[in-house]
Amino acid sequence: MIIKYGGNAMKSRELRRAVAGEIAALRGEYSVVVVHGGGPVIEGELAARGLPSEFRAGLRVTSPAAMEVVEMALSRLNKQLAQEVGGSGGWAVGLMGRDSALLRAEVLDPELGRVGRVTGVNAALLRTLLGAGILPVVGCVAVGSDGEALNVNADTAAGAVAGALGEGIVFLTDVDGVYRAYPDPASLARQLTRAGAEAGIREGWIADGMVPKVRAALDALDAGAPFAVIASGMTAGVLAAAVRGEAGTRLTP
Ligand SMILES: Nc1ncnc2c1ncn2[C@@H]1O[C@H](COP(=O)(O)OP(=O)(O)O)[C@@H](O)[C@H]1O
Ligand SMILES: CC(=O)N[C@@H](CCC(=O)OP(=O)(O)O)C(=O)O
Repeated sequence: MIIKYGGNAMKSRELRRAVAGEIAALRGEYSVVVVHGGGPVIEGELAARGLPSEFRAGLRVTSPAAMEVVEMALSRLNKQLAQEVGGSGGWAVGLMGRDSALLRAEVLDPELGRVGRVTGVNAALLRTLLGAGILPVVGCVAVGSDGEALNVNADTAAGAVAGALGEGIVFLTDVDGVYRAYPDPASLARQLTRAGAEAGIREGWIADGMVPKVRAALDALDAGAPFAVIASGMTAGVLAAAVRGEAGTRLTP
């Protein structure tokens, strides 16, 4: 299964340790691939250099200068996460899109700068690593046709990896799932159909960062992923519960 691990669910070292422990616990039962973002880390590094952060429809407008910072920040985080998830045995390897053309992309919209739309995933590389008992940790910077880096929303990257491998996916975030009346946790949708999700986006009760997450989940299902769940990375035991259908919002076709 694919676990998408985002910035909001990795804000503290304690939270990261807890999630790493849960991922490690699943390894006996599942082949696991982690795909990560790191929005807050990118934000901090851009601000430290006086570079602006602007989002359009949930995507960061990425100038060439910002792209350098994004790649640097996510590459460092990638190594840290691989070390944490691999534990003392070290059975995880951190990879970015440039490694063996793991994530290929093309420019999504010139107005957004170096933002990528995924065009290919090196699924064979991931299968080889999994076959050797190694857990791949994938950062969401892709390689463009010009050989240069492109910034891909981490939800989109994770959905593409799930689709390419035909595996289920859990998106870990900082809310329990999709709320019908955000931020009221009592309004959590246990299941959401494509029609329901599209209505939510149209009507505006699914907004901001939840939009690319829901779209990535639906795209993964379209590409053959057996399940897609959005759940909280802040709840103990969430991964096992999400797979059993006992936590989060499950997207259905
Ligand atoms: N209907 C909704 N239900 C839950 N969260 C929502 C909803 N609409 C918008 N959101 C926002 O989406 C956020 C999760 O997306 P995002 O911040 O991109 O997470 P991550 O960094 O984990 O990828 C929530 O914290 C919340 O602010
Ligand atoms: C194009 C685009 O928006 N890329 C994202 C990549 C990181 C990401 O998605 O991180 P989270 O999962 O923590 O949100 C960004 O620059 O913030």
